[in-house]
Amino acid sequence: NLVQQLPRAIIIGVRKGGTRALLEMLNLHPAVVKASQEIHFFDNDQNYARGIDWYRGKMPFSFPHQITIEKSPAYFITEEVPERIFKMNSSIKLLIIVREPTTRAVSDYTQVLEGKERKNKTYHKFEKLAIDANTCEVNTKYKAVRTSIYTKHLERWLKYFPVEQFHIVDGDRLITDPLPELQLVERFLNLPSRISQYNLYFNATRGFYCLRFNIVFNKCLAGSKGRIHPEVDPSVVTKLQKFFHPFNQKFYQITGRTFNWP
Ligand SMILES: Nc1ncnc2c1ncn2[C@@H]1O[C@H](COP(=O)(O)OS(=O)(=O)O)[C@@H](OP(=O)(O)O)[C@H]1O
Repeated sequence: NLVQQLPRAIIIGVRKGGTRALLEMLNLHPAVVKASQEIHFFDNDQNYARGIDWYRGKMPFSFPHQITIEKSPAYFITEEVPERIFKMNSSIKLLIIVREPTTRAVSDYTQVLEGKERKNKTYHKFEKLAIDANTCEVNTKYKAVRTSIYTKHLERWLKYFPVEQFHIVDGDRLITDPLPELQLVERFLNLPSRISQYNLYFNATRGFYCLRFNIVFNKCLAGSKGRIHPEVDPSVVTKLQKFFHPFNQKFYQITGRTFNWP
């Protein structure tokens, strides 16, 4: 009686928030199965046109009592996605993992930079992209900046889903102390608490927590997770932090979850 089930929860973002770590860690729970790949069903028009049965066909086999989770961080920032997910399941649970917005922007930049370097291409410095040369203000057209304005994106989602259907995960704490964050998600998903300290061990070489499923099987995330960020001009960091501040306040207010971001 193994079946392919549509997800009952989706990690909709945020890109570089720790979406992979969150999915893999939730998969430690015996009642959670994960779609291994990012499916990009709701953000990619071509995939969306293939229909819901195509989407279901991408899901892993599971027992009826288990819940399927997928993660595609592009969902959070893509215009059409909230309506499309609503049409599939208006009571679906939505997980958003966030990090301090400036750190997230630099992480996003670092990923793109690495892609350019792999192709032997040069790329602008972060400072050049993040600050408008004419006005010396934050460049709100730069995607890595826009993605970090969490409240703007969330407000689009709230046209379809009530705030209770979202759970915000602290991506910075998932790095340093994952268990409490995972326990909050278990509760949000109405799952019994099953993930324990045994399942998570700090790997000093890796500099991150890794996963222990059982006595024989353990794993760390891929090397592409946890890149070294370039150093950013402190005045640019401050400018960005000041820029994000009011948006962060709004985000805390809407979600009821406060972070001590600058
Ligand atoms: N346990 C563990 N191991 C490795 N990495 C971890 C872990 N927990 C969280 N993270 C952080 O996850 C960041 C990548 O986020 P995402 O998986 O959302 O990136 S992506 O959008 O899917 O590309 C990645 O960001 P960077 O450090 O900036 O590379 C990690 O810091």
